[in-house]
Amino acid sequence: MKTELSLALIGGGNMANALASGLIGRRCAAGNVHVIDPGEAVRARWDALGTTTAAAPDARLAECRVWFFAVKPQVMAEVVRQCRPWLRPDTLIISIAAGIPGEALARWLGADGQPYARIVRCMPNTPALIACGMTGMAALSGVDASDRALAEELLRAVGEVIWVDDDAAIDAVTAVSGSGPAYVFLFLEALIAAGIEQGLTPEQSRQLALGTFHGATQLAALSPDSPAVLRDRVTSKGGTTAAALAVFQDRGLPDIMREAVDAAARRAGALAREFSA
Ligand SMILES: NC(=O)C1=CN([C@@H]2O[C@H](COP(=O)(O)OP(=O)(O)OC[C@H]3O[C@@H](n4cnc5c(N)ncnc54)[C@H](OP(=O)(O)O)[C@@H]3O)[C@@H](O)[C@H]2O)C=CC1
Ligand SMILES: O=C(O)[C@@H]1CCC=N1
Repeated sequence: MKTELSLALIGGGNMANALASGLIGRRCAAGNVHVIDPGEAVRARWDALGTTTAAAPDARLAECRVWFFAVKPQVMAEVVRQCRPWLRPDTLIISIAAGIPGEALARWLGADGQPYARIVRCMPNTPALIACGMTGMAALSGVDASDRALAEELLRAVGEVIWVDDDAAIDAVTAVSGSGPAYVFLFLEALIAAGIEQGLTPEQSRQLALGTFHGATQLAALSPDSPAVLRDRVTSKGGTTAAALAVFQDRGLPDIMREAVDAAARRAGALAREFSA
């Protein structure tokens, strides 16, 4: 087990917690993880895991090879600037803040008009908490092959990873897979409620809906056929599925999905304009 990597988690909330659950004890010893978070109760939870903690950026950052920024977009500029004094030439920056472009981070961390480009911007999602995350990643120009491999290895500890060529594509990743678990949960809530209306108990409906999602997504992942072909195989002519799908089509489900994903991507752009000047 390679545990010598030193990692700073800047922001110790949900997503930092998800990442740490995959890394501590496997890739980093808890004592090599430094967590910066203003919340006393949050820090107490990390202290109990054996990490070091601080309420604000401090000199321990200089000992950390990787800085993982996991604060809200609204506070990123301020927090990045507070951390900057401890940046070393080989520090690898990984940011998961929605909307904040890599270029803005490079500017905030730069010196003498020279941007700092050893930055990977990525977008994980909450299933990372159970090591079933899906992360999209984009690297700035200062990221060499070994940094790229390191960033990928860290995010792979909590699930699957894909790379996109362009930092701007992370907004689309955010709209599909970053926010995506919430779409799935909404669909699940609605399916469970509909099952209860049909006379199932809440537990029966929950089990049926969850099992169906699990089975259908596994089938879609493992099958060589497209989701459209798989859908067709469920749909007997004149049968029950056709009756349900006609309602989804009439109510414009594909348009609803397109508009929802577009709204999320536009919100990412707006966050960039609001918080990365
Ligand atoms: N939740 C999700 O599904 C996903 C979120 N993201 C991104 O991850 C980032 C973090 O989200 P999430 O983990 O959900 O948020 P959380 O609110 O759970 O975690 C953020 C943590 O940062 C702390 N914090 C606030 N100010 C500072 C500061 N100055 N220095 C250090 N820490 C600070 C917060 O404390 P306090 O609460 O006291 O303010 C909080 O504990 C966001 O940028 C979000 O866009 C990315 C992918 C998925
Ligand atoms: O809602 C948000 O802004 C964050 C980013 C992706 C998921 N949660």
